[in-house]
Amino acid sequence: MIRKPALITFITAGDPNITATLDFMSSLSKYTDVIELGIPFSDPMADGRTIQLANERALKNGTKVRDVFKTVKKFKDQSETPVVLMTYYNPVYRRGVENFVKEAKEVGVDGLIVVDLPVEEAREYLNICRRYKMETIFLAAPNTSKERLRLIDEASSAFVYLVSLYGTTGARERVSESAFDLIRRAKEVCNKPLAVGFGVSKPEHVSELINAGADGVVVGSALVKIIEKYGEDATEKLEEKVKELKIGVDG
Ligand SMILES: O=P(O)(O)OC[C@@H](O)[C@@H](O)c1c[nH]c2ccccc12
Repeated sequence: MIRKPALITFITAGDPNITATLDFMSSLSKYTDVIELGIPFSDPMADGRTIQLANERALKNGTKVRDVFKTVKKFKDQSETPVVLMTYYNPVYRRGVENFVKEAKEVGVDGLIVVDLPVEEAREYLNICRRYKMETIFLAAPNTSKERLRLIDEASSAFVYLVSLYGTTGARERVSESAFDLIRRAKEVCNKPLAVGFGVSKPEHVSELINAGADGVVVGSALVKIIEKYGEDATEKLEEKVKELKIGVDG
């Protein structure tokens, strides 16, 4: 799924409304290799303040899973850029795992990140994803053991998501030291491409991580902050920001 080195950009679907999301995806796709789209959720444990607020805005205006699927369909009718849905397990469970994966596939979703589904409990989910040819991405953290990294690598068909730090999502001033150590360890055991996220917000961060051996980087909160500030009118500012970040990727 990812051309290396890759820029992966995240926004929350329905923030500030679902029509704007489609516009934002189109502008992101000009400089982005993969779009990670978040399904709004009421209790986003892994998320910091910026994305928590985005979830609140999206839920407040009534964004539902069905709206997210519809938007992906519209986007994929006009673009080839891969789309990965990021969700907590609850919305998947409520719909039924098979239904969820099937519908996601039908609208053109390329891959799924189910944040709070540990690889050890993912057997049924993995079987279903394989059956529907849905790509899977699992997360590894700085304290993930090599044995577990191996399991995560095997279960991830698209890429492995390396969480750069101990903590939640959110733009930060610098890249955490733990990111570099994690890249080194993951490179020893993983065969799949490695994408690093959490706290990545500037072109310098992006190039540091790519130089350290990452195959891709994920930027979320830095973009969501732009949406927080400009609302529906964020399209141009988003485009400027991803263009800058892309320069960090390409060097
Ligand atoms: O926001 P950041 O710090 O740039 O991190 C990426 C992130 O937004 C995106 O990948 C993401 C948003 N919510 C998540 C929850 C878990 C894992 C990943 C995510």
